[in-house]
Amino acid sequence: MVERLQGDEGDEMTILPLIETNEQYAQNLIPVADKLLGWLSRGLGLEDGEMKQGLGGEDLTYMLKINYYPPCPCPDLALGVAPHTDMSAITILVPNEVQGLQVFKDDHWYDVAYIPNALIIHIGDQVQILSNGKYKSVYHRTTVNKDKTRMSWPMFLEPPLEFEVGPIPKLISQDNPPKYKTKKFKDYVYCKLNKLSQ
Ligand SMILES: O=C(O)CCC(=O)C(=O)O
Ligand SMILES: [Fe+2]
Repeated sequence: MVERLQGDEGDEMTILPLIETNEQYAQNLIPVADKLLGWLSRGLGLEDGEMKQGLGGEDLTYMLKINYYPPCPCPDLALGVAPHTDMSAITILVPNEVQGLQVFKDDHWYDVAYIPNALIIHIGDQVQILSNGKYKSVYHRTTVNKDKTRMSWPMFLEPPLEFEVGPIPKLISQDNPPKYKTKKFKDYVYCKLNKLSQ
């Protein structure tokens, strides 16, 4: 459904309801995700489509979350999101211009620079599993700002809940045994949320 409203200047504005906007955004991300997963496959010596296939192929799900971080009077005492890795395969994130995302590397937290119109891509746990640990899911967190509201729109690309994810068999050998169990994505989520061993 498309709604038309009169703007302040008398011009006609088109308002797309959130669901429709999300759907269009997800549709536009499909070729982006295909490219990213293709490059990740190639990086492991696989055919372009193999990583996507290991995540459910065309059934890969796109889940949008909207993060809202209001100004915080004591930003040194609070975090927006606690340190974590994403459970997704990959996450495609758009932030607003307020600094907040940090990634952990070599014992330090580094600010992720805001670049207008750039997408931020996180490797998530499912790509780490598929690649048998060759790709590492990124450990990250967010800080909050004293005066400004920060927002971010991460799209989590995830296998269907019933789909089994494990190291891609071609990558496994006697010298490179599986480092992760093959399990349904829903079981992975359950174990991670409940802090059970994987
Ligand atoms: O707000 C951000 O930049 C990242 C949020 C995040 O890590 C998450 O929602 O998983
Ligand atoms: Fe995250």
